[in-house]
Amino acid sequence: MATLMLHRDVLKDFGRLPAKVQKKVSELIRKFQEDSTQASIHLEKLEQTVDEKVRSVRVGDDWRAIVIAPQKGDTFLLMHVDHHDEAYRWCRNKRFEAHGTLGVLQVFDLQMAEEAAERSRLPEPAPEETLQYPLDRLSDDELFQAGVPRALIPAVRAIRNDAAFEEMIGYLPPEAGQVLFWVVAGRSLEEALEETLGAFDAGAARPEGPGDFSKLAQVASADLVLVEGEEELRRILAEDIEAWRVFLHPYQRKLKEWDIKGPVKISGSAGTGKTVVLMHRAVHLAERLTDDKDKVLVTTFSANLSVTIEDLIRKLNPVAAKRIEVTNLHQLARTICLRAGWQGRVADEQDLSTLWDAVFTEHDPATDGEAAFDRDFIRQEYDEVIDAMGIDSEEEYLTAARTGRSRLSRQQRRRLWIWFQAFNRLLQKRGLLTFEGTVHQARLIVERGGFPRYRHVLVDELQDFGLEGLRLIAALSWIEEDASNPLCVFGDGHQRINRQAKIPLSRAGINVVGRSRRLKINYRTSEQIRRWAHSLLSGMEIDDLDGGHADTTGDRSVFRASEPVAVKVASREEAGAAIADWVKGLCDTHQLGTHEICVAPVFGEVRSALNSLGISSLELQANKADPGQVEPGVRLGAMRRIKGLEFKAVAMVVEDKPDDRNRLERYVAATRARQWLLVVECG
Ligand SMILES: Nc1ncnc2c1ncn2[C@@H]1O[C@H](COP(=O)(O)OP(=O)(O)OP(=O)(O)O)[C@@H](O)[C@H]1O
Repeated sequence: MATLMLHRDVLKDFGRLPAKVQKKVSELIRKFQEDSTQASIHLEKLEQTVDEKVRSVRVGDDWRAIVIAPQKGDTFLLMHVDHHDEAYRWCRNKRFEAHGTLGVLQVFDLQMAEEAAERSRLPEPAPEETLQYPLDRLSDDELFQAGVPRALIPAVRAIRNDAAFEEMIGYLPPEAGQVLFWVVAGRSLEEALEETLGAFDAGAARPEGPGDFSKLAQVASADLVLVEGEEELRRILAEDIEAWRVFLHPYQRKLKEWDIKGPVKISGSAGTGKTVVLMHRAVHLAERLTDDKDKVLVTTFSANLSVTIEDLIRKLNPVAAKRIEVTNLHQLARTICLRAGWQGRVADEQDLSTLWDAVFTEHDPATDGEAAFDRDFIRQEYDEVIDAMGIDSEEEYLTAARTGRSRLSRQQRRRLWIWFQAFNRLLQKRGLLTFEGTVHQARLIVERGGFPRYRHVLVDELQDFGLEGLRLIAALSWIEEDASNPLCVFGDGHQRINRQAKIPLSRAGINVVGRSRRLKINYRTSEQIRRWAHSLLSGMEIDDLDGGHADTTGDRSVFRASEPVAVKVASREEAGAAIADWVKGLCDTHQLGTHEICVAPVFGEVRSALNSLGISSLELQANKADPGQVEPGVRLGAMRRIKGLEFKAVAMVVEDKPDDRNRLERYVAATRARQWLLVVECG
């Protein structure tokens, strides 16, 4: 029986087709599932295409579906649906081939690639020594293994410098571009393949020739999906389904299915699909649970993100979702404490200030001898050392490693302990716990066996977890027992905006040595915005969440857009006016919905300026998901609040010279933008 695989663009654009055409396309898919040889399908061979496998099917008076017929096997590919002329133009010069070693489908335009090579040819041959380019190290066979279709090898051979490589990369199949990027960066072919595709091996799924598509369904494909049965087809076509739910990059799929003993760490800059992999992996693991009592835990730092993840996992697989508990760290800790009988509550800022005032009234630091401590210093020491590290006793404090804090003698620590002890007593008396205190108590409860562990634990936003948070997730997972897939943590040191201390996983007993991977393909942000955002952090030491440095070699975005725009203004009023004009331009020219635009941080001046142009705005709320399309209005939010969200366009107002924390916040805000970024420097 013939099968038909669908290209992601067909699914993506399906909703935009006229209803009649949608119906015909659905019928076509159904007919294929019944029998591809049915006379009613009418696969017309096109004469003027460079690839003789291209066929066209009538799906309306002026509408055609482009189908690629196999030369071997009976898997057909539905690649494109368009008006007659556009559809023919789309396929005329393209070739469609299954790659011999990677097993993936590649689509490329030989003529355009050759023209690109021609355009970037050097006007005059350079001296012999400068003619060397890193790609020259690869033989033709190695270029092919790197993913370059044989027909494109001469065009790749013509690359002599980085500019020509950048020019060519847009014409190469994406996996070839990704692998070659690493070779150009100085890596061996094996390393490049490992880093980009995860030592991808199509194994038994290798096609018997470029026209054999029968194995495509067995390899991880970022572009094709085999729809099994009409029900699934209806489900996929009925919803405006997001691409990530169906299509994973081969490397993402590898990480989703990575079966390994011991904890693992997956890092990646903003927008590289960490949360997507986390959700797929959680579902994958939940689907394989054998014991009815077992559960999967997904936890994040911010409450908003956990709400979003819970919702998306339910959409991804409603059955598996029942076995997955999604919560944020704070909520998780509270639940554990409450179930263990705790009846107090978490102290808010007001409580904390009142208690400290009481402690300082009792024992005024200003009267505490010559080297009096500052009140702010005492509070900070408590927050960043005692509370953050879960220190319960003076002995522990005297020997604690206070990373990043100024030196204190043993004697000084003894004196400080008096205030800390008094503060802890007051907290206890009032039945209060600090946020970190809840996490600490929860950890102790789990370690004492007072709360059951989870078969699999997955953690997002790991960079924001403190030592006690890390210890809690370690205690909740089976990392000691040599279990399979006990703990998988995801994070990004570039986005550490909630705490400054960089705490290596190893300090909480989580050993990920040899089990760390990094995602590099950015799906959210254009290459221009990605680069601009990274330039904000230049010179800063960004960690890899386990005591090393984050390495961003090979990071790339899957698409390009316009450069970010920077403007300087003298006041907030002017900033508001500039932003309102920009928003109006985007809505008028690019038909953006106002909910697709975000401005950070929140300024009354921006709101008024938008208002005066008749544009509504909506302030984003903590612990509440963005309502999306149903509630129009330009989103307004603090830079830290928009973490975890994404918009087509973002405007940022920057005022003062930033410290390191501001720079990280700005990085987070800028990387929420997909296509348009406006930076308004004010003052
Ligand atoms: N395979 C894929 N195909 C299409 N889109 C994808 C794919 N993987 C991820 N994306 C999209 O890329 C964007 C970023 O993904 P995600 O939020 O998972 O990244 P992240 O690394 O967790 O980002 P951040 O750390 O900035 O929050 C999302 O819009 C997601 O839908």
